[in-house]
Formats: sequence, C-alpha cells, structure tokens
Amino acid sequence: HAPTEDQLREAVVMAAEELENGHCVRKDNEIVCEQEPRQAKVASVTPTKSQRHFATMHRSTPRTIKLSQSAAILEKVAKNLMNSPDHFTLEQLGQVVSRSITGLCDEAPSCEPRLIDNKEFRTANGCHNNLLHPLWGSPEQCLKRLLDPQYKDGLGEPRTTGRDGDPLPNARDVSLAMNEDLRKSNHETSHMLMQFGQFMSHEITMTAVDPEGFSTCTCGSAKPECFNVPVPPDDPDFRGRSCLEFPRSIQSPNEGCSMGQRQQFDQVTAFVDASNVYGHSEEDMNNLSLRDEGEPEAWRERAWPERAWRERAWPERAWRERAWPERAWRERAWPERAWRERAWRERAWRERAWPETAWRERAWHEWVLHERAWHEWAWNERVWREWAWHEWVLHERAWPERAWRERAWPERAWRERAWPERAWRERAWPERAWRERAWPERAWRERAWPERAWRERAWRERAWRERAWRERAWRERAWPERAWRERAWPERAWRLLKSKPNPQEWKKDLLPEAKSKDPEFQCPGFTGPNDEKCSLAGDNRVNQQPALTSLHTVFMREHNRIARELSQHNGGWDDNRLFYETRKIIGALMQKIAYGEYLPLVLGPDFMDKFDLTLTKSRFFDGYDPTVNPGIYNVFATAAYRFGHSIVQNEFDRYSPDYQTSIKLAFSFFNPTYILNDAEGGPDSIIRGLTTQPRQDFDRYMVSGLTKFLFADPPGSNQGFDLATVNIQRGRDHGLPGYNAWRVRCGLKNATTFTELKSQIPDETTREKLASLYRDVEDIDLFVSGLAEESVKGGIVGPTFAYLIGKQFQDLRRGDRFWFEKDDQFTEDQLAEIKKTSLARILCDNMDGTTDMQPNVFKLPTHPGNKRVPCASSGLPQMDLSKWQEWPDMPEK
Ligand code: HEM
Repeated sequence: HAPTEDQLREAVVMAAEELENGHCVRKDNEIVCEQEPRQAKVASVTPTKSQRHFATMHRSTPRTIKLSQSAAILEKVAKNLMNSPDHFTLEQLGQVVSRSITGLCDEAPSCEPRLIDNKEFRTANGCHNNLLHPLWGSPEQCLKRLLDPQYKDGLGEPRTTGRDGDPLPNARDVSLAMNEDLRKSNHETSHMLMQFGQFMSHEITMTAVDPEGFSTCTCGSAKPECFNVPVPPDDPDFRGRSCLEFPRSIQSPNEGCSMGQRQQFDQVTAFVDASNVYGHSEEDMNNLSLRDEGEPEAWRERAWPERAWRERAWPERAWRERAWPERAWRERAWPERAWRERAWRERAWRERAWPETAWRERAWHEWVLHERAWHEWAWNERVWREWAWHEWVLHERAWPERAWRERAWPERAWRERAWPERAWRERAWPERAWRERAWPERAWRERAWPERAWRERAWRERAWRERAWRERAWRERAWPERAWRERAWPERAWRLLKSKPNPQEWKKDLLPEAKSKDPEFQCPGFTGPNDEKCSLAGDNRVNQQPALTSLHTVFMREHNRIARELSQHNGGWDDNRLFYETRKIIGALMQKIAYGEYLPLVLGPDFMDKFDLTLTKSRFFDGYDPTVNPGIYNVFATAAYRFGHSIVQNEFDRYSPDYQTSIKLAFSFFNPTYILNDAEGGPDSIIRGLTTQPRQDFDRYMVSGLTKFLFADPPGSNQGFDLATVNIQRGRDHGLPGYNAWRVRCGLKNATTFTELKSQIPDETTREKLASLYRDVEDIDLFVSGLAEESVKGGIVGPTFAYLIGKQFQDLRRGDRFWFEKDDQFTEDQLAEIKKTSLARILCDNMDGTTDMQPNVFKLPTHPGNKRVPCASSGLPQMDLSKWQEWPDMPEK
C-alpha cells in the first residue's frame, strides 16, 4: 500500500522541521525537536581565497539552491517513511503521486511557452530543442543515471563503505598512492587536445555546489552536507591541515519530483551548442552581446522599436495586410496625371490623404537602405555579378528585351499592366528581395547593364531622383535622423559579442572585462600589479587558467569575424539575424571540431564506430531520434570525462616571435596577468604553446599543479586542494557504484579478483597498488581505475571510459534537433564549408602574428603528415561565407 495523504503531509512538515532543527518528534499535536538548532552549531567562517576559487567552479543559482532544499525534504520524507512502522519501500514511495510531494518542486525550471517553433535557431537555454520534452538538455536538470547510485543508506549518504561494509580507503590516501606526479609527455598529440577537452567539458556540464558550503564545511564539521577528506598525519603536501574541505554537490529532485535516491544537477545546457561562448540563458546572451543600450527593454522601447520593426515584416507582409489593399488602391484612382508629373510632390501628397505615417515609414526605410548599402557597404561588383540576377537570367526568364520594349514601358504599359499588386508580385520583382538586395544605383550603373534597357527602365531612377529622397527633405520631415545615427548602425549593434580593445591597437580584441554586476566572473581576491580584471564569457569558469581563457578569446573573435563577414554578404539582415546566423555557425563549428577532430583521437576508431560518432561524408545526418534525452550522465561528468585531468602539463609553454617561456599551472589559477601580459604575447602566445607542446600521457599520474597546488593561496603553498582526491570524493558523493559494476555495464567481464583486471590494467604494480588500497575489486573508485586502464586502440582512454564517453556523445548527437548535419539546418553547400574548416583554420584567422599552423592542431606538428603549412595555403581551407548569401526570389519560368 502507499502512504495516505495525511501521512504525506505530516511527513513533509516534519522533514522540513528536522532539516532545520535536528531530530524532531510529535508530542500532543506539537513538533518538538530534541536537539539544538543545527544552524547554531555550525560556526560560519569567511571562505579562503582558494575555497572561493573552488566555488567558482560550480556556480549555483538561487533556483538550484531552492530546489536542492526541496530535494533534501523529499529525501528526508522518504527516509522517515521507510523507517516508519509501515516500512514503505523506496519503490512504493517512488510511485506516489501527490501534490504534497510534487508541490515541493513548483520552483523547477520550465520552458517559456511558444506558439511557433523556430526551426532555424536554438534557444539560448536549449529549451524546446525536443518538442515533446522541451526541458531536455536545458540547464538545471537532473544528471542522468546509467546505473543506479549506491549510497551508504540507499538514499543519499555518500558511498563510504565497501562491499564488506568496512570503510573505503581515504580518498587522499588513494590519490597519494595512485596519482603521483610522474611525468611523461606524449609523442603524438598536443596540449591543445587537453585544452579543447576542458573547454568542451565546460560547454556541456557543471554540477552545482552551494557556494556557502565552504563557509560551513570547516574541518570537524558534522554537517551532513560536508564530506571533508581527512588529511593523513604523514601527508607530504598538506602538513598542518587536518582536512581538505569538501562541500557535497547540492541535490537535485528526481525527475517528476518523485521520491527516490539522491541526484545531482547539470547547470548548463547539455547540447554541444557553444553555450560556453554565448552563455546558458537568454540573460547571459544579452549580457555578452553588444546591444544599443544594453537592455532589451530599452531597445524595444525606443522610438524606432526593433521588435515592432521585425513584426511589421516591413514591407511585404505589412504592406499587404495593411490598409493598402489592392482594391482600395485601384478605387482610390491614384491620380494618374499627378503620378506622371511628379508623384512625389508633397502637396499632392497631403491632399491625397495618403497615410502620412505609413508612407514616411516606408520612405525612411528605403532611404536608409539606399544610403547604407550605397555608401557604407562597398557592395562590390564581383559579388554582384555572381548573383544570378544577371543579364543571362533576365533573358532566360522571358523578360526579353523586345517584349519589354513592346510593352512600351513605362507609362502606358504600366497603367495597362494593372500595376496591381498581384501582377507586381508575380513578376517576382519582389519588393522584399529588392530591399534585401539594396539595389544600389551606382553598382547598377557600373555593372554595364545595357544602356538602353537602363533607359527603358529609367522610370526608376528618375522617379527616384524626383522623389527627392534627400537628406534635407528628410530632416525637414523631422525624422529622427540623429537618433538613428546614434544607434551607430551597424557596427555597434548587438550582432557582435562584446570585447575589449587590445591595448596594442593592431592586435585583435580581448575578452570583455567582468564588471561588478558579474560577480561570478571575478577572480576572487585577485589584485594584480596593474589592476588587471578577469574576463567575461559564456561560462563563468573562463578565468580558471590562462590557456582556457585564451581558447575562449579565440571563439569570441571567431564570432565577430564571421558576423562582420556575413554582414557583407547579406546587407538586408538585421543585427538580430546576423547574430543568430553567426551563433548557429559557431555552434556547428563546435560540433564539427568535437566530433570530427577531437573525439576520434580520444576514443579511437572502434568506439567511434560503435557509437556512430563519425561525421557523415557527403550526406546529411538522419539519425536524429526525439526519444533520446541529450542530458549528461552523472558518471560522465563525475568520472569518465575527467580523464582529461591526467593529460594536463604542469607548465604551459608560450611562444611569441621573440619570446619563449612557460606558465606554471600552480601560479596561474584565476590570474589574468598572463593573458594580459602583452610582452609575453598575450593569449596568442599561449595558444601557440598549446599547439606546439605535447600533452601529458594518459595514465594514472597527475601533475602536482593539480594534486598539490590546485587553487592554492598563496600559489604554490600547502593551502590548496588535490584534484585527484576531489574527483574520487566527488564520485562517492554522487554515489557512483564501484569499478566492477561499470565494467559490466560497459560490456567488459565481471572481475572477481584483482588479477582478472589484467586485460585492461596490464601493469602489475598498478594492480598491486589497487589491491593494497581496496579490499575488493567491486570497491575501486571508477576515476582511479579508469585512469589506470590501458588506452583503446587508436584512442587515449581505456575501454570503460571510452564506452561512457562514446555513449554520452552519441546521445548529444542523436538527441539534438539542431544537430548541424541535419538536412534542415544548413544547405549542402554550407555544410560542406563547415566541414572543410578546422580548429587550425580558426586559430589562423583569429590570432595575431600566426602565419603557419599544422592542419590538425590536436596532433603535434612533428606528427607525420601534419607539418605546419602557411595559413594562406590550401592545406587550411577557409569557409566561404558567400554560401550564406541570400538570393532574391527568381521568377518561375
Ligand atoms: C588545467 C586544467 C584543468 C583544471 C585546473 C581542472 C580543474 C577542475 C576542477 C577544480 C573541477 C571541479 C571538481 C569538483 O569539484 O568535483 C573540475 C571538474 C571537471 N573537469 Fe577539470 N580541470 C582541468 C582540465 C580538464 C580537462 C582537460 C577535462 C576533460 C577533458 C576536464 C573535465 C572536467 C569535468 C568533466 C569536470 C566536472 C564538471 C562538472 O560537472 O562540474 N577538466 N576540473
């Protein structure tokens, strides 16, 4: 049987009370809590700088905090009901459908309803990617489980005991034994492979930890949300400290707000959608992109409201829909004579009661087009000629010149031809195309359009001139010309991502500075010698270390480069359109680089095949499956994809033409000085370093920058963290089952003894170490054994991680309705352009002073077939953005 409504209500009240005040009982209709309020017992301290760095790795939003409180109540309710005389099972409780329970999750994120699906562009937060499950892949969702968690109490307490019920080894002891700092560089692949891996991890996953956690998780704290790691007495690195503080990840309610085992959040969009460049919400995106006055409302409220503009779909639809109906038109008997003589005289104008406003709006528009296209946009002749709007087409199109002349254009034929709007439209001289093409008079003339035809069509030019679309008249009409100019169209419009001009003027822009309104992007406690500021990007971990910041810089520059170039091809696109089209291309590039260049090296050919991850050769991808949830697996974020921690170098080389040095990782965390140091080449020299320096080998070893000095303050001191310990502890915090369960899940044989691990972990010393740490093969922490596995053929990671990573990236592809290779995303030509480009090309285009690059930047330039070639050579093909140029509608034959 299931609990009654009354039982549920009572349980919820009690659970909330207990979480506040310790164990409670009901006495005579009153709840009496036996202990002191828990809050009072926990001394709150100011977190140290290194703890604040740590907190930056897991921003949590007010909503996730709120939801985690609900999830905690749910967990307590379940626990109490399971321990009640009724002894409900978790299975029974999981089935309960009641408002008393689901009401706890009323704050859960939801997607804004939308009437019309936008098939072209993703939303900023990934909502509505899946039409049946709009929330799939959006932020603040529960991490998916491939295997049920194994918590100590079956519900939510970290996995701290082994199969035999005795405690697991201390995570720090495991780290000390297994993840020593033994360095070996790889001969084939570059440090860029590491860096892109981290960049990608921030693109798809971020678990949440309460930033307040560090204030309360002091050593000795008994708070259940603290899972501190005791420092062994003989610890060589953290002497004098009794623990490494570890606040647990905050818990996420289960799907549907049902009672169940503890879950965790992913706070970013799961999709490979460049959300680390643009942010994970509409708000982030607005903050990162240039708008006229920063605020969308202000923008809309302006006298020339952008939204109204778009909605009016000027002019065609509005034109048709407005009271400009064809019949009225004809009935109004537009005075033929006036027209001939000078249609545009203002008196006639007013007398004819032509709707002044509408007219002015249109006039304005045409003028702008004219002026802009004409003068500012260097509409060049070659492009023009390449258009199919072209003499040849004209002929083909039965627009034969003779017929033309016979039609006695312009005057009589004009009238006879029933200037009516329908014919007009049918002639496919579509007003819209016209506008978008911004048919510039001068280009027109220069195009040697046959003189005679020209004259015959001269009604246009003449009328044009006669209409005196001149600035003076214009200004006299009190059109807010100044306001217009102030909007600084088009450069300042928000189609660009914000950036900061490089102090060296000839160099490319840097990421924008984080302002005080962006606290998540501040480098906690940092005060550089020159008051350096940390950077703003789509992901708040951008400042974690300078090579990561550098890669973010490259992608910001690539957005702006593409947006500028696209605007040349499509004069008629407004800044919104330019922004979204560019963002779509950047997202596609991210997918192309991840699946086309990066993953094959991580997973090797067999796992690429197994999970069907290889990009299509010449066709579109038809594997979209709306039943696939693209969300991130808990095991992927908590263990498998952390494989990258093994391949990080302790020192990051940097190269500039006259400088070669390196950055010590331990001294670079959240320190923007390196990025801004132009004498050492800024971000560009760091990127060059990444493409030149080998990565660390994939093995169980990790460098001291990560295991001794992570976020240490002062840098290099014993006041930091150990990332290996953190990873192990995080796995236990999330209840990840032990290694053996994962082996079986991933298709490997169940191992009953340590010797049976031989096929995957051939190194005997490693197996002996494992056997001395763990009492049972079942117990081994996945992160530990995952690093110890031998690489798969042609890949980096071992078979267990390869399976888990492959599966995740398969879901991210099959579950993405906006996957770039789908036939409704790009044309065949555009897709070919995206596929032909590479991260190497992007680096060439967006760095200063880089003239050569190896075609595959994840491989070393010493790798056979991967020699550096000039950026200008055909070895590094560039995207041809003219494939994005929109063509005017052609008349049908
Ligand atoms: C200098 C390089 C790197 C540093 C300093 C670094 C540091 C960190 C830290 C401090 C965390 C938070 C751990 C926790 O609290 O549980 C983390 C998480 C993570 N790291 Fe790294 N990392 C680096 C490179 C990489 C690379 C190369 C990869 C993958 C190829 C990677 C993948 C991950 C993943 C998947 C997470 C979990 C993210 C989440 O869901 O919150 N990291 N890293």
